[in-house]
Amino acid sequence: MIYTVTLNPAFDKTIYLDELIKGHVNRSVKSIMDIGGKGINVSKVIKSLGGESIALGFIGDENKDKFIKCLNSMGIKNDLVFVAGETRTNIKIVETKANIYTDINQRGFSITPEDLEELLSKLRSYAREGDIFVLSGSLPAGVDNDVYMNLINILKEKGAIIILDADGEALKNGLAAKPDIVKPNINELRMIYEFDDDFNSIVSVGREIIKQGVKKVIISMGNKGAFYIIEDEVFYAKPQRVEVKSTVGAGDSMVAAISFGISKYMEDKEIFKLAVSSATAAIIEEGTKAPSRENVDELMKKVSIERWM
Ligand SMILES: Nc1ncnc2c1ncn2[C@@H]1O[C@H](COP(=O)(O)OP(=O)(O)OP(=O)(O)O)[C@@H](O)[C@H]1O
Ligand SMILES: O=P(O)(O)OC[C@@]1(O)O[C@H](CO)[C@@H](O)[C@@H]1O
Repeated sequence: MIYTVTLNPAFDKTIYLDELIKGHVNRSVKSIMDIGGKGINVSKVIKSLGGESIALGFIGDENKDKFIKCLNSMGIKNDLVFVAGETRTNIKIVETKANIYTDINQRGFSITPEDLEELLSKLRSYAREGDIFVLSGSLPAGVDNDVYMNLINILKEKGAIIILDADGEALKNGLAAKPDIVKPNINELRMIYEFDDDFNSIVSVGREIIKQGVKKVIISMGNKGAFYIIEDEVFYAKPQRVEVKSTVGAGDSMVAAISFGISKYMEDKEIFKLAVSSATAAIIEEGTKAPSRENVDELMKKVSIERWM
């Protein structure tokens, strides 16, 4: 089974306007509301791809009904820990004239030690050898930034496969526990490592992470494509040209495809193709919508993957 763990879920409000003028009243052209947060998005995309997952993590007591109703209507199994307060609403601004995408993410609710213990005991009881756990997103208040390290240690003891998608100290500490797979974007990588802008320097950082004991590293680079780095092979995917409607959740779609591909015992190159096609299919959807399987399959026919080394 694939489990996604979202410690800080969100409602995503995507606001489309021609241009954002700071310090003025701006009128939106339209706005869209989706349920999100990185792990929740991963569950949404796994469902679109034809897979199953169980969404774990926290959810704010005050507005949980709407959130869980959406998950249920999408057919996504969930077992979230209810915590005091509201699940945050993150604002995504799309300026359509210049194709500028701006995120304003809130901090979110606060977690008590009891909340965390409740989540840990769920993880302990679910995890079985060979299960895939996706740990992703920012940390809510009240959670130490070594939380992913602790979760990885618990899950590894159970023999689970762990995919980590985090940033800052949470990623740095998480890496120390050697998850099986990590998917940093270029900015997340820069928070931890110093490197030049050229592709070889980026690949060197990925290889350094592999040397530290991580099995697969996917570095996503937005409109510059992505690298898939494993022990003795590196693949590069060119970005696919599409009409971009929202880039939010592109990385989550990659993570979803990777976990789905592993659960179906797909070959690495095929997994990477699916990951890039899923990400591209996500950016042609408005808001934080999961890509359709039909679009993913169409893009799979055209995706260009080359061996980098
Ligand atoms: N503008 C774009 N044009 C073409 N492909 C894109 C574009 N933006 C993203 N992609 C595809 O999506 C992949 C993931 O994008 P990105 O690196 O922005 O992920 P991310 O920052 O983790 O996203 P998020 O945190 O919103 O989920 C890229 O590697 C690329 O394949
Ligand atoms: O604040 P975090 O947890 O880093 O990111 C949260 C978030 O930006 O990630 C998803 C896209 O990847 C969105 O659905 C959500 O709003």
